[in-house]
Amino acid sequence: MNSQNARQLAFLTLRDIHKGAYADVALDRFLRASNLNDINRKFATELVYGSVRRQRTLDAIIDQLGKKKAHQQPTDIRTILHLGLYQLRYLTNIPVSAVINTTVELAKENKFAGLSGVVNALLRQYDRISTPNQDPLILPENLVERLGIFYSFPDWIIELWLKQWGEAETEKLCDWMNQTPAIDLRINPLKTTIEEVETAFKAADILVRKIPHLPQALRLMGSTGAIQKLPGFQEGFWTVQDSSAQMVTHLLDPQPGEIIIDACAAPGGKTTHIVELMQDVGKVWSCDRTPSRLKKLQQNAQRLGLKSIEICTGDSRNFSQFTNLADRILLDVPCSGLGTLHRHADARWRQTPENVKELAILQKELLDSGSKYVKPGGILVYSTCTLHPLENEQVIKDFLASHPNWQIELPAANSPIYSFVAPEGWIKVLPHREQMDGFFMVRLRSTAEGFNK
Ligand SMILES: C[S@@+](CC[C@H](N)C(=O)[O-])C[C@H]1O[C@@H](n2cnc3c(N)ncnc32)[C@H](O)[C@@H]1O
Repeated sequence: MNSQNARQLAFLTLRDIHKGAYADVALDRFLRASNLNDINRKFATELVYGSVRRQRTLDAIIDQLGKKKAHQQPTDIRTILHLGLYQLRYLTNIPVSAVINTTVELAKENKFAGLSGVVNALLRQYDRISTPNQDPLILPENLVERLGIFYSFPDWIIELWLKQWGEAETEKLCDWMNQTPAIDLRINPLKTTIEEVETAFKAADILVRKIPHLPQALRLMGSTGAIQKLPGFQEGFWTVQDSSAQMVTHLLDPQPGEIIIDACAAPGGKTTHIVELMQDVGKVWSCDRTPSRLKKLQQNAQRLGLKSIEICTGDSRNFSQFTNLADRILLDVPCSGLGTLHRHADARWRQTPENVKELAILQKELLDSGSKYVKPGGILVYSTCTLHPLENEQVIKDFLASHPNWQIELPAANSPIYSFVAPEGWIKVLPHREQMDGFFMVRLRSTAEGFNK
């Protein structure tokens, strides 16, 4: 198997993605069926995720240089051009002649011999007009379009971010979302210590580093191969979870012996963290409406050796049996995921402003019903992995306006995450500032005894 097989695999995967398949699902399917070696698997992954992420930029180049605009090209030729242009523009380690020859070859192998001349001409022209000081891509004057084309994002996301943070920060955020994501681990303190895990990784020649403020977090530095083969995985010594997701459970601050509801729990990243912090003493009701994802939660809990979890399948808006039951509830609600676009190459093209509005309605309903499941005086944490104010600040403001017995509560001053709290009392993690996934989280406490009844 050589790198041309990796390009062919990338082409077939992209073809499925353009027919509607999820990028990670399609890639996983093709990689499983292939016998590519590790280097070529990595190369195919880079080609697929890179071409999907950079789609708008690559189309703009085709629009600029092609006789036909990108959307007028035959779909497969457009995909092949994406692959070639992606390598020319973003990968520095492949000679130009190799990129052009292999891309032309790809067109011929896939029965487009007649159009291989078009591929050849467009790639050569791109190379001809590229100089170290001059980007061949001509950008429009309009700021939103300019950033959208240069960083390859839809205009509505650029507009949303410009409004919140201005031009310089939006550029940094876009740039961050185009990088390959880091992998963080959360050490299971019921089975091991962070030092023991560090030592095991060092012995396996894998570089890790601690994350400031987060007592259980280690970041893998560089690529590592299959996660399941890393030291300590099978033993349940750690779980993969981004640092910002770890912050959510520290904000909830569950205590041993308590009753906790995790209302949107699957696949269990936060449920398992809650149980670890409770030293596996007490009860966590892990609810979710997607049975297949709850199965993963059970597998994770089993691997980590955790016992205090009770599964509850269904719509968390309808669990009247939970009224006034919990000491604390976590609502890690479904969201548009704009804080984790670097992890899901196609998500920026799937989400829409209309979808965000629908999600905000569901989020408000989940928050409203979830608040009824907490004992008077109890705690609620609301969190999302998005950076959309309609799903974050606005949901909380509306909730507080209509629920006068709830108010924002800061974490304790000695909490690991205290320094992240914004003046408004919530935490909004900006990836390019904190080097973590984008997240929003806030802790609320009910004040009036009996008000929930
Ligand atoms: C952000 S994910 C939760 C991630 C999880 N907390 C973790 O840390 O692994 C949101 C979850 O909400 C679930 N969900 C969506 N609508 C729901 C509803 N009405 N009731 C219960 N669960 C719901 C989805 O199935 C999805 O698993």
